[in-house]
Amino acid sequence: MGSNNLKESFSHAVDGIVFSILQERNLRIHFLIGFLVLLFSLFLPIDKNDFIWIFFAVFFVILSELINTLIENFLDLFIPEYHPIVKIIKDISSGVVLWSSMFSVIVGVAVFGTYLFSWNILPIKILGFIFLSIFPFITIIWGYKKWKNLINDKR
Ligand SMILES: Nc1ncnc2c1ncn2[C@@H]1O[C@H](COP(=O)(O)OP(=O)(O)OP(=O)(O)O)[C@@H](O)[C@H]1O
Repeated sequence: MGSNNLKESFSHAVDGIVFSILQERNLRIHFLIGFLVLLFSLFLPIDKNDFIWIFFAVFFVILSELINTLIENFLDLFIPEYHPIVKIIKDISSGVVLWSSMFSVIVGVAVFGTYLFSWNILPIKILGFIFLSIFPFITIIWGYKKWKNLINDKR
C-alpha cells in the first residue's frame, strides 16, 4: 500500500489536504480568511519582511488546523466513544489552533495597524501582554474547577 513514486506521494499529500478542507468547516474558514488577508495585503505598500510575517501567520494557523484535523481523525478511529482523555486531547488540539490564531492576530495588528493607522508599537505590546498574561490567568481561574474534575476522572 506504500507509494512508489514521487507523483503518487504528492497526490496522497494533496488528498490529505483536500479531505481536511472538505471535512473541517474551521479549516475552510481559515483558508478563506487567509486568502482575504493576503488579497488585502496586495493593495498595501507592505514590504517584503512584513509580507512574509503575514504569510507565515496565515500558513501557521492552517498548519495547526491540519494537525488538529489529523489528531481528531486519529482519535475517532481508535476511540470513537466518549472518553475523558479523548476530550482532553481534542481540547488541547483545539487550543493549539486558538494559540496560533492569537499569534496571527498579533501579526495582523502589528503589520496592518502600522500601514493603515500608523500605529506605533504600544497597541501591539498591550495585545501581546493580554494574550500572554491576562488570557491564561483568566482562563485558568475560569476553567480550573472543570479541568480539575476532568483530571480526576482520568486517574
Ligand atoms: N470521543 C470523545 N470523548 C470526549 N469528548 C469528545 C469526544 N469527541 C469530541 N469530544 C469533545 O467535543 C469537542 C469537539 O470535538 P469534535 O471532534 O467534534 O471536533 P470539531 O467539532 O471538529 O471541533 P474543533 O475542530 O473546533 O476542535 C472536543 O474538543 C471535545 O471536547
